[in-house]
Amino acid sequence: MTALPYDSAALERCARQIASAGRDLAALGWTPATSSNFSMRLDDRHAAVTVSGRDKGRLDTGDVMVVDLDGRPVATAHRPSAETALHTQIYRRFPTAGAVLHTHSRVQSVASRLYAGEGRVRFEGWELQKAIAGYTTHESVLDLPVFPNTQAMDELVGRVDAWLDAGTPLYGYLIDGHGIYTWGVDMAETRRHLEAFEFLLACELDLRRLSR
Ligand SMILES: CSCCC(=O)C(=O)COP(=O)(O)O
Ligand SMILES: [Zn+2]
Repeated sequence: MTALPYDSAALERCARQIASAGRDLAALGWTPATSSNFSMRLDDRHAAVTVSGRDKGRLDTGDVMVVDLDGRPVATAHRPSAETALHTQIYRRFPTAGAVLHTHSRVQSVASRLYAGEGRVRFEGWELQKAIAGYTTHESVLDLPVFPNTQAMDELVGRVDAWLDAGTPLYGYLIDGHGIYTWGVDMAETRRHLEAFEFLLACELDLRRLSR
């Protein structure tokens, strides 16, 4: 029997955290109809990612598999998330990233449509901007870009690369008519970022509604 190229105990620990996040996010209604995908970094060369098409609110550890950082399955016949390339890109581009969460809440989906024309949602003056790592005051500008949706993952990867190559800060992004991606050093920070973006987007949508 050949040895696995990753630590199977680490995979088990990550899979438990991913399943737990999935239960909580599904309970909030942010992962409808098998949508959404989650991952955690295993080591310098591998990530644990959800198997494609699974109900993200009922994940078991067997619903999480290993890919290399080019998105290729490792030691499994399972098919990884259709959006794996967006996860592995984050691990390649951000060496400190330890987890990536992608969800499809109504707030995220509606906001992505509303702000697609502007190409970003700009948050200014909200205390909750401080929930994003590195933000210490509400007197800051936090941009969440909105990229066009496509089934071609390499196009999306290219847009994210272009944004990063321009030197613009990036803590998450929306995909038009689709959902949000965000990440952090570990699952706890990533969940905090996701909750913060959800709250900030909901506030911006409320303001739009109320100021008509
Ligand atoms: C039914 S949702 C369509 C695909 C999607 O956007 C998603 O987040 C889930 O895809 P996966 O392959 O990761 O299950
Ligand atoms: Zn999706």
